[in-house]
Amino acid sequence: MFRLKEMPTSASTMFSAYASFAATTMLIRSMANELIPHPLRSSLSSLFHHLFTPLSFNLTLVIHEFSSNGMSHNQLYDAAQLYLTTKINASTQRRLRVSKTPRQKCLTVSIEKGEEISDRFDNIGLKWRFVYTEGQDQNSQKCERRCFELTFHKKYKDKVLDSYLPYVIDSANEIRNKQRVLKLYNMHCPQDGTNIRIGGLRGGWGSINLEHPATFDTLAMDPSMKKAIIEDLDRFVRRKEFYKKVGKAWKRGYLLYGPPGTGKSSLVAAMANYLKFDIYDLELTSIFSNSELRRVLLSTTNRSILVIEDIDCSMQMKDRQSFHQSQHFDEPSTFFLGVHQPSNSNSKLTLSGLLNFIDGLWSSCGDERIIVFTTNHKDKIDPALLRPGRMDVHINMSYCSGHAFKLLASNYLGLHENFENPLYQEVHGLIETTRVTPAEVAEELMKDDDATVALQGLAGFLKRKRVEDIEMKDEGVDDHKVGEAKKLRSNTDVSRIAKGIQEFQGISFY
Ligand SMILES: Nc1ncnc2c1ncn2[C@@H]1O[C@H](COP(=O)(O)OP(=O)(O)OP(=O)(O)O)[C@@H](O)[C@H]1O
Ligand SMILES: [Mg+2]
Repeated sequence: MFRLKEMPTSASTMFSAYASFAATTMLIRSMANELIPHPLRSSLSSLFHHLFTPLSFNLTLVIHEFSSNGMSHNQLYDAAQLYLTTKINASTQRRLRVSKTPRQKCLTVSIEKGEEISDRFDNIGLKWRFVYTEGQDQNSQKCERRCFELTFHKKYKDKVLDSYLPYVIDSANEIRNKQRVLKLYNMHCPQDGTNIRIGGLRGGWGSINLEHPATFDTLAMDPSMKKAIIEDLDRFVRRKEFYKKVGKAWKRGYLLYGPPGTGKSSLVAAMANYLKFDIYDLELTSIFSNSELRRVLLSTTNRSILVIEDIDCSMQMKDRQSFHQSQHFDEPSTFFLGVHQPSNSNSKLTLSGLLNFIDGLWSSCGDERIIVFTTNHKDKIDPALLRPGRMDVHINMSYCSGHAFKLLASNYLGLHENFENPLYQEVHGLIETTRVTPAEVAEELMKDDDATVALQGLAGFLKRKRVEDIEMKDEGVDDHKVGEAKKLRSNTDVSRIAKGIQEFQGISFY
């Protein structure tokens, strides 16, 4: 018989006692796992946690991935997920999740389950924890449940709810905007798995990623004109309240005109890249009825640029006969632009009518819309469109100036704008007096990697162009306009240009 005081307290006895205790615990745990259903188990575990945790001054907000009906995404969860990627601190995190989809340009780094992230807002210390559990859905299928737990001192509850969480949402929106892949929508994009088609099959938009590299930095144009356009865009996007106050649709119209290859389409892309707006390229010739036009316009999104290129060509449509004769026509007596036409009249599409139509639609359901018309022949378009109040800004994209040449030479050949070189100076002088487009100059500069060879090629091209110009003059082509353009181009005062002859490079506000 053992007597207690004689009981040996050797290491082996302690070890065997511990082993039997551990075995019993494991047995109880696995029996509990077998016998107690998962939801009940997690409720019991949180009850124990609650009973045995000392009273805390902290409050924890739980932000689930889905709203309580389990159907729609919780906007706050998505925002937190994005926001927290900016708060990851590699030195304090133990595990991070890294991923990349084929369409993403960069790696996405996010936190792993159980990881915590600390944040500070107005001197409030906050702790985020990513919680990830496995459970069962209504059909007893295994499912993952994810949520964020946000813990902070109870006394800051109102501040967190009223200021911090809205700040998280705003920050996430900003990040999303920066990462946004812009889209180019048009009516001819193929409809496949990678493209989105909205607005129905007929008259629907297909989209591809907008990967046009043009930016205001790469655009060769008068610097003061460029500055004026950027300032106009900035003013437009920050004037939400102004448009509301005056009761106008929050939209701005630009008319870009000039010869082919002067950068009209590049300017539209630069505007889209600058504002992070999608582009909708609308071809009027593919629209066959009033209702189709309405549907197509209604399926464009806010923060977008609607472009109608070569309006002088689209306007050949204005002479088209009533479309009700077409079998596609779905409104036999109601034609374009919301104007009811008797079925025997000619239905004429005018751009100012189209603008009215768009104004009407966007006043009720459009925000931050830009509409751009481009044309090579301003003189051929409906004078009603040129009247003040129709298009807000008229921009003349004209022939290449000396300044534009310097920018192109810097972009294409890496030459500094103060490059001291007789050939460079010669080309600069030739450009100032020759009618050549930025597209033509760019093409010549691309012909050789060697700057001297490329400049020599461009000089030769410009000399040939000048001869052509002189020949055209001899044939009676009026050179007065070219001379005026060159004179005005050397004038950097945009307002003077604006007030001057609008046919030459410049910008006018209406
Ligand atoms: N102002 C410019 N700055 C920089 N590059 C330009 C400029 N204008 C034209 N280019 C170059 O020429 C190419 C054609 O220009 P773009 O398509 O923008 O001209 P466009 O005025 O729209 O011509 P079109 O009237 O034929 O539509 C561009 O891809 C670009 O490389
Ligand atoms: Mg173009």
